[in-house]
Amino acid sequence: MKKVIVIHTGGTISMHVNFESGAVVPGDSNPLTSEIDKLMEYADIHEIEAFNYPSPHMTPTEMLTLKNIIEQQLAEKEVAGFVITHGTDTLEETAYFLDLTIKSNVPIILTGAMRSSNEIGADGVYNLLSAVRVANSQHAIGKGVLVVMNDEIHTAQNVTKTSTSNVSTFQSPQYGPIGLITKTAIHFHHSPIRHETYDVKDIKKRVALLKVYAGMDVDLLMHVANNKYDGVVLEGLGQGNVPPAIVPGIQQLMNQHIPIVLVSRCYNGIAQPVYGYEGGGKMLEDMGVLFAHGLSGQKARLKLLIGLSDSRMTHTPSAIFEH
Ligand SMILES: NC(=O)C[C@H](N)C(=O)O
Repeated sequence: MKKVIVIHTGGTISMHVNFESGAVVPGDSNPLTSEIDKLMEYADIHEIEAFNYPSPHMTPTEMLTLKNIIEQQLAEKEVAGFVITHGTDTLEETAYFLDLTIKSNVPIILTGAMRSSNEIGADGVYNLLSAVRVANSQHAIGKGVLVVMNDEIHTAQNVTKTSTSNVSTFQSPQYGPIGLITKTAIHFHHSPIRHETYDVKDIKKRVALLKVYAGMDVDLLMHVANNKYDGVVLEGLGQGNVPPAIVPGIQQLMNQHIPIVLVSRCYNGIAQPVYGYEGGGKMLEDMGVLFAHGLSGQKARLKLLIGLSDSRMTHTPSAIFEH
């Protein structure tokens, strides 16, 4: 039977509800571990307890540790695929981090749960089973890092958490899932067309993400300029525009050679340099602001961080966002 390595990192999928306080909390032991026997008929499963963190506690440092664990396992033994159990709040960021940093074709699947292990309708074990089946599927090879929840398969690049509590929270706005899971089969109906990776050994850079809003002042951008950030992503308005009041801050960052990437706070469509008015995307492009081809704010931030952290140091900020 093919070997699938399940790496636990924490999240609601590994938590339980304390019925006295009503709070969902992590416990001393992972409730998933006692369920693994049920999944053994699908694959030869080996478990690694990497962390037991709620996912808001995850940082790029833990993401890098996960990348190193996966690469070490690949170097040591033959593995059909990996499943990472993860909290849903930052799951899409860990997925995209691994997608941008791991070169292997072996399936790497992230999954989680919206209801903890002892709640009615708990979705964790079911999602874990689905993820193991996808990790073991021939058709998942070479598709990059994937997210499996609620019978759907999404790419790391496009997936995002869309609901605070619904079990169908993970969606890929504008693109949709690339596959579906039924009782008997794994169906892929799309394939990602390119997979770029960077060579990252450590993460020392700092990249900020700021959401733009009507009436925004320049002081937040000045703070970024004065506090040694290595880059900024602005989640701009509409097609990619900002209020005129923050343009001097953008100019200040440009003068300090701090790259700025502009995405849209709309979750459909792609930010592009269209408008020529003060603060419009065309003016921003002429000032040197980069565009991220439809990535969300949090994904563009990770891409800039990872691109700037490439140990070969061959990527200029504009080369990182070429595609
Ligand atoms: N459903 C979840 O996993 C949410 C939880 N707060 C986490 O991300 O760890």
